[in-house]
Amino acid sequence: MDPINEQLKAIFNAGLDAVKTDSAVKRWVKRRGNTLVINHQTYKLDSFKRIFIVGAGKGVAPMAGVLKQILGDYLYRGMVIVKNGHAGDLDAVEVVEAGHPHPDQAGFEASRRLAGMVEEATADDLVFCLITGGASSLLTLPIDGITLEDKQTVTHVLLECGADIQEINTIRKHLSGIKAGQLAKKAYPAQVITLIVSDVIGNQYTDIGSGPTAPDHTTFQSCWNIITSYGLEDRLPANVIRRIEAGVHGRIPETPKENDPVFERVNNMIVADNLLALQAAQTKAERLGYNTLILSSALEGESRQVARFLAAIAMEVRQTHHPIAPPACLIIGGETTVQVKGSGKGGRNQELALAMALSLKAADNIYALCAGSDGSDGMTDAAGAIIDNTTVGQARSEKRDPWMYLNNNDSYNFFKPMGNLVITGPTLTNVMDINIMIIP
Ligand SMILES: Nc1ncnc2c1ncn2[C@@H]1O[C@H](COP(=O)(O)OP(=O)(O)O)[C@@H](O)[C@H]1O
Ligand SMILES: O=C(O)[C@@H](CO)OP(=O)(O)O
Ligand SMILES: [Mg+2]
Repeated sequence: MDPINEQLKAIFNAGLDAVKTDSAVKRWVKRRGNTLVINHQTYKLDSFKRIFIVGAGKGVAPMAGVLKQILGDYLYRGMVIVKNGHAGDLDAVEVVEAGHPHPDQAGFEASRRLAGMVEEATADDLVFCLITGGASSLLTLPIDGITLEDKQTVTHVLLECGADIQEINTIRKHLSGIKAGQLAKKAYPAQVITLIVSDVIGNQYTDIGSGPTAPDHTTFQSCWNIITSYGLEDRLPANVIRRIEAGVHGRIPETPKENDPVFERVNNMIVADNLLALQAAQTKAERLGYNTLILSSALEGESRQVARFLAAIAMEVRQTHHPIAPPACLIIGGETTVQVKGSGKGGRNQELALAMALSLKAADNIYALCAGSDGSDGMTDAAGAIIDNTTVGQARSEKRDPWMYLNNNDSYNFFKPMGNLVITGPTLTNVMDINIMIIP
């Protein structure tokens, strides 16, 4: 493997190491004797009758493990829901595996039990809530009139239509009995401390995992606007359309908003995010001798359009040494989207890498790695892919047309035979995607 590809992977892994969810909890939750110090606030452990740990998301098992160690015998009970294959072995905190990105029966049953545990909490209790990306699918508690099948259809349609995560979650929040601050409602009036690993641009509590303990800024009207803007009126189940229309006409109560009393004793905080990963990646790149720039942690847009923009920046560095001179490393984080029209296999990062390879000129001597920090890009076992300015030429010499793969959303099968996939396995963290370009 080209040594620069090894450097790309080392820079990516340095970013991942900085956002390990267990280290995030260790950074934010300090125990001093029988007092916890969290985000400059102190909590006397003996002032609570019972302490619970609940949560959901791809990376919450390691968070629960660290919190359990910190709390020791003060922990009363716990239950977290993680994506299949993302569990840890924790006694005293039950770890249940469930479906992601598509909700399933296991998640439904676990969410019902988790909700029941939280409803037990009283004003004398403390509930820790651990949230990372993936929680929207894993915490699934359809609200009256909506079935699990309805939610499965909604998820499938929304994921494929090109809607971004805020739009997807706006609708999922309004079909749920636990999202959008409703877990806080179930816990009220207990003290709630929510530790969040952000995988959404803007780090808004309500966007991450559909904000189970955060006030919801979206409304039924926002849902209807999204449905019409993507032309989904005939693709979503009748139950869903009926509920949204009833909500728009005020016949159904809205989700809990800012100033709702249920949030009086809730303390939400972001303990790791994309920028933290990018900063660690930058340090690694600088140590490898590159002039390094972080261009953004808020990249969004359709993967193939974003790819052309990123390729253009890399080519500018190559040709005119702007915005930085080679040997250069550019680092960009965020979350692109893909409107899936083909029947192929892939993910937004693999699609971005393929589209970027097609935008590079053969003489450019530019390398790039595009990968998801959670280790799973789309419904594939790859986190992403690595490319350079020879990737397209190599495929064509093997009589494989890159455009055919791109137009069929089949980026995984384009890269697999070339050995260009980035395989990490579940990373147990999730701070969106990381793109690294090296211009030697
Ligand atoms: N064949 C494909 N090619 C490119 N992108 C795809 C393909 N299939 C699904 N996707 C994209 O992958 C997204 C889900 O990927 P995933 O990595 O599970 O998201 P997340 O990590 O944010 O939970 C979908 O929103 C969809 O846009
Ligand atoms: O659970 C969710 O709502 C989203 C965003 O946090 O995570 P993911 O995109 O990984 O499903
Ligand atoms: Mg992913």
